[in-house]
Amino acid sequence: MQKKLLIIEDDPGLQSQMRWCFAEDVEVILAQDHETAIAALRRHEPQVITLDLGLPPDPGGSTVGFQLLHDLLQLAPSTRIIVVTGREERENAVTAIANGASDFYQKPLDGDILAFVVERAFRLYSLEREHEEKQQRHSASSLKGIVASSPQMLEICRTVEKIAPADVTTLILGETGTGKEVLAKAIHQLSSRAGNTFQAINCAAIPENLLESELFGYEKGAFTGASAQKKGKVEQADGGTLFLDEIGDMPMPLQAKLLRFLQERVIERVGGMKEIPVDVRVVCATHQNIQTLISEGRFREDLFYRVSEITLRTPPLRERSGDAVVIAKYLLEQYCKSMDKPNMTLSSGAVLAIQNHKWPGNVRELINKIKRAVIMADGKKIQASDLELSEHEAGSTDALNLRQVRETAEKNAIVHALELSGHNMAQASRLLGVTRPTLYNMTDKYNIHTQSN
Ligand SMILES: Nc1ncnc2c1ncn2[C@@H]1O[C@H](COP(=O)(O)OP(=O)(O)OP(=O)(O)O)[C@@H](O)[C@H]1O
Repeated sequence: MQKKLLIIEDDPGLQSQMRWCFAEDVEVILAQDHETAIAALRRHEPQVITLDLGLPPDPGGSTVGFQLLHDLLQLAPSTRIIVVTGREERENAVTAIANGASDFYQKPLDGDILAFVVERAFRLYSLEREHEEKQQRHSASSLKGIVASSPQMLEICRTVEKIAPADVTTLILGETGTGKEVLAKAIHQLSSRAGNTFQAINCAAIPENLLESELFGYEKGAFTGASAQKKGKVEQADGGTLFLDEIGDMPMPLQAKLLRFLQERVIERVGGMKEIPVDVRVVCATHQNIQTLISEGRFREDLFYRVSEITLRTPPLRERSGDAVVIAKYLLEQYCKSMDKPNMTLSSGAVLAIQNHKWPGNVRELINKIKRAVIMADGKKIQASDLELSEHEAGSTDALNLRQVRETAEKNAIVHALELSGHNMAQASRLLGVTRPTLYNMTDKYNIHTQSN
């Protein structure tokens, strides 16, 4: 990584003295006031900045310097900022550190010491990045079958780790393909039942008249064709975990039977007379809105409270920041191995397309696309077209229009800057690098609420 140092100093003499203090591998960029400093930060993204607090129009004071310190950190919080103060400004140095500066240096200039302080800042910067990367790698989910780096999913994984050892009935809600079944399996694997069986049944996939016997089993002669006794899924799961997928599709009469089982922990096979005790942990899932089903009279409220001792909500892939790309890379590695096509990577266009796509089919859709791409790609680099995605897909079908894309981006940036600055127009305009009148024009144009309108 090219080391970049931004020197913010309004005294031209000091500026030129400072620029020659550093080793050859450091690219030095100069700025002399608030505006040029923000512009240089945006353009060069330096890792380290030296900031003279006395800047125009207040070269004798420190107000502009402190404001700039604040704005720089808002824009680039991980940048290491060394505040340069006069000999008598010890208090300013302390305040600057309290406000986020990472170090300070007192004038008069001593080239060797300044070079040392700056070098140390570069070293700390890279150590911090290394640490962050490691953290990210470590924070990736440790649950089997779940790849995740988003805070939302990592939180769910932590909850799963907590609830797995307790025998609570769990309801997992979420769109199709978001990983509800993988989470149910993880709950089972982390529980004391892991050595026993995990049985899954999809209530939506089995015809209504067969579901009862599938779940609870039947005795010989219970109905035409019942030539021998058969255990149902509940009994098969004895000692282990029963996963009831799409529980929202369970017919009402069966819901009553399931409720009875959950309350009394005994079943009766179809055509059977005796009660059979069964020890299972039940995990349920549905992609449907249970509250709506309850209000429409299609799901029993008492059963809902029974099955939802703990409720987990798996967010759709489009709402999990960064997960789609992380999972895509993981899947790519898997399919490269299994299809014997080593070392394939995603092009930057493909990454962009994955980030921008809405993923209505969630992880299952992603799996299909990556599988296809590994088969279809001509070279080692997978392009957006191999995934049947468009790089330009910006989440909405009409976002190909450049003006619209620009306007949306402008609008988002303005709203963000206003939020960051607590709706202070002067500060927001500085963050955005525009004048205050321009910002007023833009908030009018986009109908953005400010404190004054
Ligand atoms: N975080 C993840 N990392 C890796 N693979 C995942 C992840 N989440 C889901 N998958 C995979 O995606 C596929 C769909 O997951 P799963 O069947 O658990 O979803 P679901 O929510 O139960 O779907 P449905 O509602 O359609 O039954 C599976 O092949 C699963 O292994």
